[in-house]
Amino acid sequence: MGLEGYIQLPVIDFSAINNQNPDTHDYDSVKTKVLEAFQEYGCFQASIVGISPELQNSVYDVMKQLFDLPLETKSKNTSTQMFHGYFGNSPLLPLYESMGIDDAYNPEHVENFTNLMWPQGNPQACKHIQTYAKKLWKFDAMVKKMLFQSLNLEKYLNEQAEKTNYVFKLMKYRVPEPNDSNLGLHAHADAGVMTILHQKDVEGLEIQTKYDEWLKVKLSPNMFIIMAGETLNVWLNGRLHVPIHRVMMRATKTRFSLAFFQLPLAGNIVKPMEEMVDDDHPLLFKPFDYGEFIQFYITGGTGIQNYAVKAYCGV
Ligand SMILES: O=C(O)CCC(=O)C(=O)O
Ligand SMILES: [Fe+2]
Repeated sequence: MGLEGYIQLPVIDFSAINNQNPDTHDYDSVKTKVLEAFQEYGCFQASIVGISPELQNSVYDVMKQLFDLPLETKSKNTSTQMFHGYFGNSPLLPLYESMGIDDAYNPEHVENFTNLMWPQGNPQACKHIQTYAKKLWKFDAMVKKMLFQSLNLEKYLNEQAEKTNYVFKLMKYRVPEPNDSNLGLHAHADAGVMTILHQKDVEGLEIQTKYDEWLKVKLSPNMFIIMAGETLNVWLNGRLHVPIHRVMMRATKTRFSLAFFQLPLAGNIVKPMEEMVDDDHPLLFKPFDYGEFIQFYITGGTGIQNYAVKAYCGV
């Protein structure tokens, strides 16, 4: 029995897996659980080997320092890609603020970011983010490999990695004032491939079930939420569930969270893999360019839809 108002997400234990030797019973059993969780819930929870409670604390301490920097400094976090740089003071999302580091698995990118935020240097902050992002990146690759193997799509692994990139987002939600709504982040499905999310001290993430009920995700400091995005579901021609989620600030404490997104690069065509289309699984999505989709999205095209990608390219 779950707690009232909370979603019971599948928890997958990766600790027994030896990534070097995928021919083991443990590996196969975890692989099956990953596929089932994505099909049924579109997400699951897991702890990540190498991300210790100490590392969690250090990274969240860095985040607190970061968001306390002057707006002028934070605004230096820019990106060529829409929504990847500093975002804040939006009348539509007044509680929300975020910063992003593109391809943060690359230690140099993290160093450039921390040098921009702390021109006098902050080697500790840099090291913590570098270590954390690298672990997330490796974990992301392992999960994707398992999913593709379970569907006999392993041959696409390299290709999909080349056509995508990552953004590591650090997020802050302030406590609503009496006249504010407590909506932290509007309901949406992640448009990209896959997201690894983490919330630490303050709850707020809520997931809509297939039966349209909004349920909270319980805080679990060492657990990450691994979520399918719409692009992954286009590749797999609708084989997965993609969860609609939002953030509600019901607490009286500032909330910090982290997300590691994998996204298609603009200029590449996203379309269902041919093995995923047959008589039993008719084509559900038309090919599209992710860059063009984002342009359409920000100009209001599908902005209000929960499933923005599906609204854009669904058959
Ligand atoms: O802050 C969170 O927990 C969720 C963030 C999220 O859903 C997103 O950035 O897409
Ligand atoms: Fe999201």
